[in-house]
Formats: sequence, structure tokens, C-alpha cells
Amino acid sequence: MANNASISMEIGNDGVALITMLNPPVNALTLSALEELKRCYEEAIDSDNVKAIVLSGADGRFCGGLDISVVENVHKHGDISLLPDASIGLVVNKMENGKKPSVAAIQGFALGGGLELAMGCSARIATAKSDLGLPELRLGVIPGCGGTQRLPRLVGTSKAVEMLMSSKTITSEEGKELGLIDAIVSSEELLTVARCWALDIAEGRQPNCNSLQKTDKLGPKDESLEILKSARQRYTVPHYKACLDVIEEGIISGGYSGVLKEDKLFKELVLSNTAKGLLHVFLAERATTKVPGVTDIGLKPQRIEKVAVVGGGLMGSGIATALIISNISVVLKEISHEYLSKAVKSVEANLQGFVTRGKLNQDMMKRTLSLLKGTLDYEELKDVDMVIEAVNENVSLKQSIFEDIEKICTSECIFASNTSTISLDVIGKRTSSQDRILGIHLFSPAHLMPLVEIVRTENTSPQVIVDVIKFTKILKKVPIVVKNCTGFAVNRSFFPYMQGPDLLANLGVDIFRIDRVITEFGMRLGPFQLQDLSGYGIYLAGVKEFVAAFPDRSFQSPLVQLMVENGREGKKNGKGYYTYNKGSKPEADHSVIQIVEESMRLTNVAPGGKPISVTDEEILEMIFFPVVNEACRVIEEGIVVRASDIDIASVHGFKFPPETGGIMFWADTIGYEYIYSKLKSWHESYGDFFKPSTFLEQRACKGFALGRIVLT
Ligand SMILES: C[C@H](O)CC(=O)SCCNC(=O)CCNC(=O)[C@H](O)C(C)(C)COP(=O)(O)OP(=O)(O)OC[C@H]1O[C@@H](n2cnc3c(N)ncnc32)[C@H](O)[C@@H]1OP(=O)(O)O
Repeated sequence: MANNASISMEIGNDGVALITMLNPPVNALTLSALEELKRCYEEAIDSDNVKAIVLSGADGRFCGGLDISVVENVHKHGDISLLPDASIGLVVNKMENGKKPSVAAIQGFALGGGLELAMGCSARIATAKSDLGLPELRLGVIPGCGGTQRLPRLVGTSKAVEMLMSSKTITSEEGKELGLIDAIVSSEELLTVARCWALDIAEGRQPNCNSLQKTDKLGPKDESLEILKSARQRYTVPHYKACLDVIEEGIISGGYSGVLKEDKLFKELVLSNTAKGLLHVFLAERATTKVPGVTDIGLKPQRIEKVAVVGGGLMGSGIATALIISNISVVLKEISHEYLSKAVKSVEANLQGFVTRGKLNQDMMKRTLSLLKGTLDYEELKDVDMVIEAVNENVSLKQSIFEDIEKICTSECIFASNTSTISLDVIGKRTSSQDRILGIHLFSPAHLMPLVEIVRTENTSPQVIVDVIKFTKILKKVPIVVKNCTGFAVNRSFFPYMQGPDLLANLGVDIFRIDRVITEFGMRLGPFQLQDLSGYGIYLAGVKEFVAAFPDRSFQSPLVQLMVENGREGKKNGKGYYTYNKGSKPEADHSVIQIVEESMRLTNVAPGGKPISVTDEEILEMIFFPVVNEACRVIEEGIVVRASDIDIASVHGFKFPPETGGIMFWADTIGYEYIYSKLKSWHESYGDFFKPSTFLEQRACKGFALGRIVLT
């Protein structure tokens, strides 16, 4: 029996060598594990006692792919020689051409390099509902162990392109239908069946399939090339294009040639800024659930199975949808039959949206809807584990709801508010349940947006936070734990993003140029088109709130009010900065320039009344550096646990381009001395909106990076 920390090999009396990957929690492949795997294969191939090999993973999981710390190390040292030689050295030379067949015994998941190892085996046996996929593009790279070649040869070009481009997994059942999996068995039978299958191949009773040599699934060359051509039109980002190029190489020049090209491009892409940014997002996303003093003190999350949602408006019905779709029973409380029926209809419409997008079928929709119970009576809330209040932003209404629920619910029930503005201390003031009160701030539409701010007060108990973190994970959302303040972490950090574009417009910068610069940077919408779509009422209410909270650094522009006075309501009435006609794309309406000029006259911020002259780069910086500046204040005040939580907030809450790694990671790549010096000079020229925070100033003077800060 060979054994190192992460790989073990046991040779059975049946002549099967069982190689097991063991590296909790996901059996990721470290450099030493890959070396040891290669050595075990060599030993098994050379041993007269071994006829065949079974490759498996410990603890009910096959393998989550290359250990991400290997990639982190490459980024840190800028040295690709720190990557393993697994594609040719292990998969081609030992597994495929090593003269002894191996069978993958897959349980739980086989992802990235994990699935690539499995595809290098002669057959794959899996347990039901295992997840299979090559999600490397999500990390800014392409598969690097032959996945771009073997997957199309096992499932066909079209399905392989779909799986690779989406980074989505398929189940082992789908894998079986497609030809990726040879048999599905129970977990008890897995190793026995895999061993027999391996011996059957060794003794000629089952075919020995070398997936790199297979051609039947690829179909006619022209068809495959056509699939790639149309994918290229959809996916223009460089690493997506590289992936398609590599698949094409294999189709034109053969699998081995494709593997060589894949190896070369994988190594180039690992060092790209996109890979660095996306890897940071992956790790930062997992770091959000680690809250010092809360998640590290041995508390076990208690399951929240039944939840009451009070208020069935846009947010309440979205929240109810998000819960029932995750199999959580919901009691939806409204104040009248009319409102309740409207709320239930809205949940149905949300679910119908999932059906239209192919995520649910009618049967599943029916079953999901059966988890929803509408009520007008607080009595129905007496056995729920949590209440989420989602009524209008009205302090006394919220306070009285909290009073009412305290009387009805159990003494363990968690009381949450979906408020985006009101202090939780104020909302819970009239109760004696302060330790069970917190904010669960979801973003609209709540059933679709992934981010959740868990807002704790000084009194919220760690157990409640732990329970709610687990609960948000069940909803498949990304939680960040924040403290109470106006706008919490997300809207607070990004309030300058509401005001900055208006300031630039008042300085005479063309609004359509601003939108172009921002969308070219990677935001889905420019700030002015966003105002049009979200509605001027929401915009004005948001600005008012932040002007009141942070008058020292807010810029108040009359522009949107002037738009309203000129009969413009944005998308709502088809007339905003853009015109909106059904069936056609929004078009810039240059006649708004007159309104912008009127606004400029009123604010008179442009020096000498003349438009300022700026480059596109300066526009980008003048819009996003104030966001970085405010985020520094959020960090300094301890609103977030760590700077990277703001990265996650920016990516999931504001759709900041993920390949940048989020706003703080992006700022680190630019450098804080530069950001500080720019803000300082704009502060002198254009006022307090740009005034650098002391936190930024101090860090910049010391040359510190900010993206890595963790507050303990
Ligand atoms: C050469 C190859 O082509 C290149 C590659 O293989 S690149 C890697 C490709 N693999 C992936 O992208 C898979 C990434 N992992 C995942 O999608 C998910 O973690 C998973 C589905 C495996 C498990 O999900 P889940 O059970 O929800 O647990 P999750 O919280 O995500 O991860 C658990 C822990 O495993 C770690 N982890 C997950 N995948 C890892 C990996 N490939 N390497 C190292 N650590 C990993 C996470 O960072 C997390 O660590 P933490 O507990 O310290 O926070």
C-alpha cells in the first residue's frame, strides 16, 4: 500500500489497484498529489499483481480539480513553471497509454482537473446526481488537462461547447445519456462495480475506450467547425475565444495536437489579469462566510425551515419566491385579501419566469407553489423559525410589526427586516428580542439577485448570524455580514456612483460619452441609462437619503428633477436620456443636451462655465475613484469584515465587471498613491465630492494595498 497525505493506493487480491485522492474538503489536486498520482500509476503499471486500476476520491467526493492554491502561487511569483505537468506527463502517458486500463469511480462531483482525470480513464462509473463539469472559464482560464479535447469526443462538439462556455455542471444522469458516464450505481456498489468494470476491460469483456482517439461523437468536421464559428460570435472575451480555438485545433489536427495547444494557452492565460481577478472573486466569495468572533467559535447553524414573509409587494413576493424555490415553507402575511391575492399572483409570475427559462417544469412549479401559504392572520406565524419583514420603509409600521410578531412567535424565532435604510435598532426598539433581530437585505428582484447583506447590530447574537449565513447558502445566495449604517455596505459604497456621473454632466462632460466609457469598461449599463431604467423616483429618493446622511461629500444635481419637469420619466414613458420604443434598441436622445445645459447653469460647477476637457480614462477614474474612497470609509468604520467583501458587493450588487476582481482588487492594481493623488487634485478643482478619506490618505502615504484588509 502506497500512501502520502493526499493519495493512497491499495492493491487488492482481485488484481485491481485502488487509487484514492484524499485532500479535504474537495480532494483538490496539489502539485505533490499529482506527482504521487503519477508515481502510483507507474507502480501499478509496473506491478505484476495489478491488472487494472480504479481511481476514486475519499469522503464521497471525487475531485474539485487543480488545487487553487497552485494557481495563487503562480500569480504570486509570476512563474508558470510552478504549474504541474499533468496533461501529458500523467493523463496521456500514464493513464491513457500506460497499458493498464483505469476506471474512474465518481461520487459527489468531478470538476475541472477532476473530470479531466476521469476522462483520461478508460471508463467512468458514477453515483446518481453527481455533478460533472469543466468550470475553468469561470476562473479566467481554459481546462489544462485535455478537457477541451476529450469532452467533445465523449459528448459531441455542441454539448461540450455549451458546457465549457457556460461553466455549468451536468448531473451524472445527463452524463450517462450523453456518453460521458458508462454506468450509474449506488454509492455502496460504486467501488465494486468500478473494480469489475476495470477487470472486464483488462480481460477484453468491455471495450477499452481511449477518449482522445474517439471520433464518432465529433460528427462531420464541417458541422463542428460551424458550431465553433457561431460560438465565436457569441463569446468574444479572449479566454473564451482561446478555448474555442483549442477545440478547433483538435478537430482539424487531431486530439493530441489539441492537447499541446491547450497546454500552451492554459499557461498563458493563467497569468492574465482576468484569471487573477476571477480567482480573487472565487476566493473572496468563500471568505464572506468567515466572520471573526462569530463563525470561528464553534457554533453549529440551526436549520431554518419555515419562514414568514410580512408584506407581499415587489420585495416581499420576490423573497417568498426565493425561499420556496429553495424548498423552504413560507407563510406570506398581507393586510387584505386584495393585497394577498396580488402577492400570490406575483410569486406565480416569478415562478413562471423560471419555467419560461427552462429552470422549472409545470409539475415542479406546482410543487414549489404548494410551499406557499397566504394569510391575513398573525396566528399563522406562531411556529415559524424566522420572520422577514418586507413592508414599506415606514419606521412606525415596522416597529409595530416587530411588536406584533414578538407576541405571537416562539422565543427562538429570528426577526429580520429587509429594510435598506432604517436602523435595525430603531425597528426593534419596542421589543425585548434585540439579540434575535437583524437585517436581511436582498436586492431586487430578490429571487434572481445573488447578493444578501446580513446586517448585524451590536446586540445580534452570533448564533443568529451563523443560522442566517447557513440559510442564505441554502438559498444559493452570496451573503456578506455588515454593520448598521445608511445604505449598509453596498449602497453606501456605491452612492458616489449615483452622484459622480451627474457631477461630470454638470462639468460639461457628454452624458452619452460617460455611458459609453462605463459600458466599455464592462458595466452592463451606463449610469444614465441605469437612471432611465430604474426610474427617476427611485433615483431621487436614493440621492436624497445620501445627501442627508453625508452632506459633506454629496453632490446634489438638479438634472433629474429637470428631466421630470420636462415630461421625461425614463423608460417608464419611453422618454429619458434615451428614447425607448417597443421592439427596438434604446436610442440616445441628443435633445436632452438642453436640459443638461440648464442644469449646468444652475449648479455653475464647471470652472468659468466652460465644459472641462477630460480623457475617457479620466471619466472612468472620476466615476469610480470616489466609490473606492467611500469604500475606504466603510472599511475604516468596520461596516464590513474585510475589503474583499466590498469586491463581492460590487460584483454581485452593482455588476462591477468580475474579471477586475471587484472594485477594491481593481483599485489595488491601479495603486492607492495614484488614486489618492487624483482625488486630491479633483478635490481642489471641483469640490468636496472628491475629498480623499483619511483612511485612503494614510494608506496611500504608507504605500499599503487595501484589497487584502481583514478587520478582526
Ligand atoms: C488544470 C485544470 O483544468 C484547472 C482546474 O482544475 S481549475 C479548478 C477547477 N475547479 C473548479 O473550478 C471547482 C471549484 N470549486 C467549486 O466549484 C466548489 O467549491 C465545489 C462545487 C467543489 C464545492 O462547493 P461547496 O460544497 O459549496 O463548497 P465551497 O464552499 O465552494 O468550497 C469548500 C472549500 O473548498 C475550497 N475549494 C473548492 N474548490 C477548490 C479547489 N479547486 N482548490 C482548492 N480549494 C478548493 C473552497 O475554497 C472552500 O474553502 P474554505 O472552506 O476554506 O472556504
